[in-house]
Amino acid sequence: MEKFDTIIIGAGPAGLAAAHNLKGNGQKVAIVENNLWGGTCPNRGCDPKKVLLSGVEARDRVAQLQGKGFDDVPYVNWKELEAFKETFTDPVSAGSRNGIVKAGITAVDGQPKFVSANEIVVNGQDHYQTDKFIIATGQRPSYLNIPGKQHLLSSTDFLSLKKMPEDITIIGAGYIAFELATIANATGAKVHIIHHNDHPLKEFNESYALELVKQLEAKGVDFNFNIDTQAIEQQADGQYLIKADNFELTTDLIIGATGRIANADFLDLEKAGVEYTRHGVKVNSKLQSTNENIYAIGDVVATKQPKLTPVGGFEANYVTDLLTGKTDQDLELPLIPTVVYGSPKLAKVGAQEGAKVVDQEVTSWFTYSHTNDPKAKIRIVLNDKSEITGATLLSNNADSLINLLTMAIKRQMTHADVIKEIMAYPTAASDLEYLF
Ligand SMILES: Cc1cc2nc3c(=O)[nH]c(=O)nc-3n(C[C@H](O)[C@H](O)[C@H](O)COP(=O)(O)OP(=O)(O)OC[C@H]3O[C@@H](n4cnc5c(N)ncnc54)[C@H](O)[C@@H]3O)c2cc1C
Ligand SMILES: NC(=O)c1ccc[n+]([C@@H]2O[C@H](COP(=O)([O-])OP(=O)(O)OC[C@H]3O[C@@H](n4cnc5c(N)ncnc54)[C@H](O)[C@@H]3O)[C@@H](O)[C@H]2O)c1
Repeated sequence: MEKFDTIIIGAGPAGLAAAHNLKGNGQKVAIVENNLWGGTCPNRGCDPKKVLLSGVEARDRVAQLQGKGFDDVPYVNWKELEAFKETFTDPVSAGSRNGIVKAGITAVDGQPKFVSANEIVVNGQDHYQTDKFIIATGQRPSYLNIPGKQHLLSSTDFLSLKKMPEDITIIGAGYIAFELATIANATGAKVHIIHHNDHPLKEFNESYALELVKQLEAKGVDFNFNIDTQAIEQQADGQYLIKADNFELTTDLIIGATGRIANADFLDLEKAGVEYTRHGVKVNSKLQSTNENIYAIGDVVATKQPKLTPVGGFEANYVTDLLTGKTDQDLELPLIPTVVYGSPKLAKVGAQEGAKVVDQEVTSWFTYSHTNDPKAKIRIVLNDKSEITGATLLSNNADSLINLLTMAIKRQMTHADVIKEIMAYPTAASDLEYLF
């Protein structure tokens, strides 16, 4: 039976980063994957979504300039856009696996199960031993447990739709719901969002989240709040009937976007003394599970940190440093900026309240008015020393500006420090001096 220094389970961004790092530090490493190598982000998450959104952004940009140099709103050819997306996704799995093999890491395909705290069996036949394990198996969509749940499709299905239906309903109002609604709306589909309460995007400042709702409503998205979906029925014509108290909606296709569940089951983790829930593997401040030789990183970790690709990568680097003796400190995550890729985009970082809050609509500023953007808002939080400690942005360029503000917060910059800098003009960054 082959023995390794570390075995990693799950070859997504977190697991792959850990494997390459540990190999680079001279370890004998194996990594096991039971599906597509590369994981969620490049195969069925961030990257394919961003390619589809690039089409939306191009269309929106022109749509905003109707009568200002452009006459027609371009039609999004879904089939071609999907084919373009596939040029990115198709090579991912083989490319990621080849990268692993080329690096001299053992690539194992199949379903692993723990036999003991230092041994797994893959596909019930091949046994592998190690001193340390890293669990990096991510999450999968969780479906509402209601009659007719078999009719629910997931974000993965949406990103590979061969044909965009005329009428599509998304249940949930988190990141995935807003992003998929934005894409479907731009293709001309009628989009409905059904949400069980009236707090969409609950991690964000409420007025900014509701402003994004308003902007999408203006583009034709139909929001239905305080609707607790109770059943889905397929009708004779193939359409679906969504039922709730005093509510019915007929639609062509339904996407469930009500959250994700950790891939911690199916591993027989009990045999290794590793505790987990549907939120993930329980870890301490060093990402050790209830078995100190078994670590967990990325989306599968049961902590409150946002489940994002750069977070998984950061944790992979941290655990590598722990396992190679470069640190013995607890994990300290840096500031984590997040973006909802809607139209416009909603972004946030850091503190949401503080000694002073500057909250300003900036739609009429040159940066936003020269592209005729429908709405742009900036909310900056400052502490009692006037240092920037947090921000929420709603605009078409919120994804770029949030990274700049993240750097400013990290460097404890005050407003005075920001205006001392020379920024390229005219840009969203050069505008910052007008804010205070
Ligand atoms: C639609 C969508 C859009 C997203 N957009 C963004 C975005 O814009 N920005 C961002 O930062 N994040 C985004 N995310 C989140 C991002 O994809 C995840 O945070 C990231 O992929 C997590 O990396 P990971 O390695 O922890 O897990 P994953 O990428 O999920 O990888 C886990 C791997 O483990 C494998 N696996 C699972 N179970 C087993 C098992 N039993 N045995 C062996 N292997 C197993 C899986 O097949 C997978 O390959 C998005 C997610 C989705 C679903
Ligand atoms: N741009 C990004 O960075 C990005 C994009 C997509 C996904 N992600 C990651 O993936 C994670 C999962 O995304 P998600 O959108 O599935 O989860 P989420 O937790 O962001 O949203 C789930 C939503 O479903 C709602 N919900 C729960 N039960 C419901 C019910 N019975 N009826 C109606 N609504 C219900 C919740 O209130 C919530 O609004 C995110 O939290 C994020 O970490 C990130």
